[in-house]
Amino acid sequence: MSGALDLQDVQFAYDGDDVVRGVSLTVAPGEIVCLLGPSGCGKTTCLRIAAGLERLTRGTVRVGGRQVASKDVHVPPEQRRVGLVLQDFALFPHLTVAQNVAFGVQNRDKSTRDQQILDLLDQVDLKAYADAWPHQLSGGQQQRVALARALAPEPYVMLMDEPFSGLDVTLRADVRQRAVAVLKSRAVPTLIVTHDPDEALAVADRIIIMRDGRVLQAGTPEEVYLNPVDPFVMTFFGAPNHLMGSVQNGKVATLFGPISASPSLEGENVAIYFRGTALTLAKPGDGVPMRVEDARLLGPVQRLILTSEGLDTPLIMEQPRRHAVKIGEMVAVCATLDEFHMFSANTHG
Ligand SMILES: Nc1ncnc2c1ncn2[C@@H]1O[C@H](COP(=O)(O)OP(=O)(O)OP(=O)(O)O)[C@@H](O)[C@H]1O
Repeated sequence: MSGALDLQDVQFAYDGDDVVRGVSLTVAPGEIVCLLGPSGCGKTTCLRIAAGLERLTRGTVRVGGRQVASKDVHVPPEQRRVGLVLQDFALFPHLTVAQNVAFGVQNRDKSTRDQQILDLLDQVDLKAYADAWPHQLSGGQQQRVALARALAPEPYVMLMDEPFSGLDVTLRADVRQRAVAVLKSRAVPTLIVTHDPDEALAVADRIIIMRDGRVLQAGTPEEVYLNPVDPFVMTFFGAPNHLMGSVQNGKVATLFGPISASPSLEGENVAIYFRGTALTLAKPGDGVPMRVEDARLLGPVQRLILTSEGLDTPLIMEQPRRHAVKIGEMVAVCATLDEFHMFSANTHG
C-alpha cells in the first residue's frame, strides 16, 4: 500500500559528495514520523527532496500515491500538495496573520476561504490575532501561524524541519504538544526532521534514525529505544555506560553477574551498553561496592558517577531523587541485566 509520502532508494549529492545514500521511507496516512539523526546526516536534504526543493539523483518520491520525483520527473514544490514548516517559520512580515494563513489558498471562493482561515486560526488558538502582524507575536504564536498557513491548502503530507528548535526551551514542550494535537485532529500525515531524541520520543508514532545519509533503524518509539540495532542508536538515545567482555559458553561475565549472549556471538569480544537507569542502589552486601565520585541533581533524578575496583572507567547511574546519596559515600549497586544490550565489538557506534 502506498503511503501519504514514499521515498524509495533516494540518492543525492552536493558537489559530488553523497549526502543521501539510498534512503527509503514511508509516512502512512494519519501518521507522525520523526526523521532523527545527528547534525549533517542528511535529514534536511531528505525533506527538501520530498518538498521538491532539491532534485534527487536516483530513486523516486511519491506524494499521495502520485510520483512527483524520479531521475526524469520533477514536479515543482507548489504542485506537490505538501505543507512546509521551517525552523524560522518564514512568515511574510508585510501580511497580517490571517493574510499569511490565506496565502496558499487564493483560488477558492472568498467566503469559503475566509471561513476556513477563521476555523484554522481558531484551532491554533489565534482567532483573536487574525489582524495582528507577525512581529507582534511571540515565537510560539508565530510557530502556530506557520502551522496554520501550511495546513490551509489541505496538503497530502506535512513536512516540518526542526519546527520547534528555535523556541525557548520553556515554551517548546507546550507548543509541540499543541501542534501535534492539531495535526492529529486533522489526521495530517507528517514528517518532522529533528536532531533531538527526546522530541522524537515525545511526538512520533514512528521514528526513523539516520546516520551518514542512510537509514539505520525505523520503528515505534518503544522499538528504537528498547531494541536498538547498534551501539550508535543505543547511545543516541542516551546510554553512557559500556563494558567490554567476551562470550564463553553462551555467557559474558560482568561485575554485575553473567549475561546470556546469542549463539552468533560465541567466542567473540562484545561491548555491552546500558543506560544510567539500569543501575539501582542495593542493600549493603547485595550489590557491587562502589564509591560515589560525583552526585548531581538533574530535576527529578540524581545522576551519580561511580567507581569500583574492577572497572577501568566510571559508570553513570540515574536514580530517583528520593534515594539521593552524597559524594564520597560507599554504596552497593545492582543492575537490571535485561536492560543491558550486547553488540559485537566489531559493530561501531
Ligand atoms: N547547500 C549545500 N551545499 C553543499 N553542501 C551542503 C548544502 N546543504 C547541506 N550540505 C551538506 O550536506 C550534508 C547533509 O546536510 P543536511 O542539512 O541534510 O543534514 P541534517 O542532518 O539536516 O543536519 P542539520 O540538522 O545540521 O541541518 C552535510 O554534510 C551538509 O554540510
